[in-house]
Amino acid sequence: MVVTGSVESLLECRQVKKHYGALKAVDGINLNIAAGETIGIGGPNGAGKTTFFDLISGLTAVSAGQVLFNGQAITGIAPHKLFHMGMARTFQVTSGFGSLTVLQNMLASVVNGSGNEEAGLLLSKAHREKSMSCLAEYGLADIADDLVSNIPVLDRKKLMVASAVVHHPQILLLDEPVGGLMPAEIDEFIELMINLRGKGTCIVFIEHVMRFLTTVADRALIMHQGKLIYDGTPPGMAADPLVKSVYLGSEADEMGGD
Ligand SMILES: Nc1ncnc2c1ncn2[C@@H]1O[C@H](COP(=O)(O)OP(=O)(O)OP(=O)(O)O)[C@@H](O)[C@H]1O
Repeated sequence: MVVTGSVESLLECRQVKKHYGALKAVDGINLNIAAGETIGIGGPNGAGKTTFFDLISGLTAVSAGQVLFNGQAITGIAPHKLFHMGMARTFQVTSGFGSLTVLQNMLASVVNGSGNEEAGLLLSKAHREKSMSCLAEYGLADIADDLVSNIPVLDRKKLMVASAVVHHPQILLLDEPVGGLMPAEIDEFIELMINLRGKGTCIVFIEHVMRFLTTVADRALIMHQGKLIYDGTPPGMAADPLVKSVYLGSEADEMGGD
């Protein structure tokens, strides 16, 4: 059966579910995301946020439901193919090849993300130039020759984003981009995200740091027990009684809720 989605939606989820035995990790999510939106996803630990990202990005097979990207059903398509189709993703655990340099990491993304599926890394001058220009944009050019295992966490996180966006994805999924960062580093990341948002990239991120979520996102989604319990403005979360009771607690008062 050919499934087609709404042309207005960049990403559409229809009754998406992931069940592990009796555990309903993701339990029937319906969602439409338009091009250019910036969406922050919150919710208590174990709510199903990362599993939901895994279903969208092809890392885990759905138990039921459909995910459509640009109107095309993408359930069952491998993550690297989705990357070539314009969907990029980063992970909660800061990743990267620790034994390679910052430049070599970026080159891997530039070459492998280009859609060329032949084995091996054939590097050209253009690949290096593209890599260095992207590193410069993220303030990483000066450490291009450092081993990734030796650079600070903030720079590793920036490199993860820079590698993900080097091919200008239509949608970027970020799993806890500022987890573990200091307040000043979070500020730096906020600026980086606002800059990316300004270029029209659709950004969907999972984040527990509410200051980051409310500053960067123009739409907030809250998950609880595999379901979406809130879909609205970021400031509106603080006034939502269910969101307050299962997730925000006293933080809702600090955010200006009742
Ligand atoms: N492969 C798996 N097998 C069995 N259960 C799993 C698996 N992956 C996730 N779960 C369970 O699914 C539920 C949702 O987990 P998930 O990691 O998606 O939550 P989360 O909202 O991202 O949490 P956190 O904020 O702590 O990262 C949890 O109860 C988790 O233990």
